[in-house]
Amino acid sequence: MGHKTLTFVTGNVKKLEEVRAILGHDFPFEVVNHKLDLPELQGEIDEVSIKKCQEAASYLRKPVFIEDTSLCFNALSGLPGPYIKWFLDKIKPEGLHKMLTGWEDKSAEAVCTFAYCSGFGDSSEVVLFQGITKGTIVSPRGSRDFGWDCIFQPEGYDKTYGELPKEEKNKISHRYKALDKLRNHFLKIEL
Ligand SMILES: O=P(O)(O)OP(=O)(O)OP(=O)(O)OC[C@H]1O[C@@H](n2cnc3c(O)ncnc32)[C@H](O)[C@@H]1O
Ligand SMILES: [Mg+2]
Repeated sequence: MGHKTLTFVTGNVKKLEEVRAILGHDFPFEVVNHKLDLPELQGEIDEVSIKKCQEAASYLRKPVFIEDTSLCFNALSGLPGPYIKWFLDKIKPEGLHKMLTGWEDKSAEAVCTFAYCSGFGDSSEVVLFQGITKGTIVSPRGSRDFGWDCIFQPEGYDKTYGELPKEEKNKISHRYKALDKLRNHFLKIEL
């Protein structure tokens, strides 16, 4: 027990921190990080995650998992979606909030998709584990240490992800919900 490892390919330290905190010590696999900035193709959420995983597995020539996060504005039919990273880099949280000026509907979905590839050939099958948390895009409030946390207020809360204590975010987040599915999958394999 505890010696089996799973390789998580991500260049984002905050993601890695949350993945480790959410899976916790009871998870019977050790999560080992491999830092790589992977090319991300355009497309729908599932497609982007599958390709990203296949890229990582064939580059490292071993089974790996990756994660891709989207922030989807309902008024904009799901955009920026998987392109949120580039929007955030260029226009910052303030700009993202301003994008919805002129739209009454400020609702959004945070979507986290983990993808696991057990082989590394071109045709290797990829399994997906997805979690969605609904919320509202608000003017920035709270911590700015992780992406768009300061503008996303989850449904049923009066605080943004950036204002909630980490442990609270990790109980309701898109990442928590996706990891719950991933955990069940690997616990079954373990039996
Ligand atoms: O190497 P990878 O794993 O791809 O890491 P990344 O930072 O490039 O991440 P994505 O491609 O998934 O892009 C998602 C963007 O959303 C941000 N993000 C991801 N999860 C978040 C969360 O839970 N809260 C706030 N921002 C988040 C992240 O910093 C990126 O700017
Ligand atoms: Mg990325």
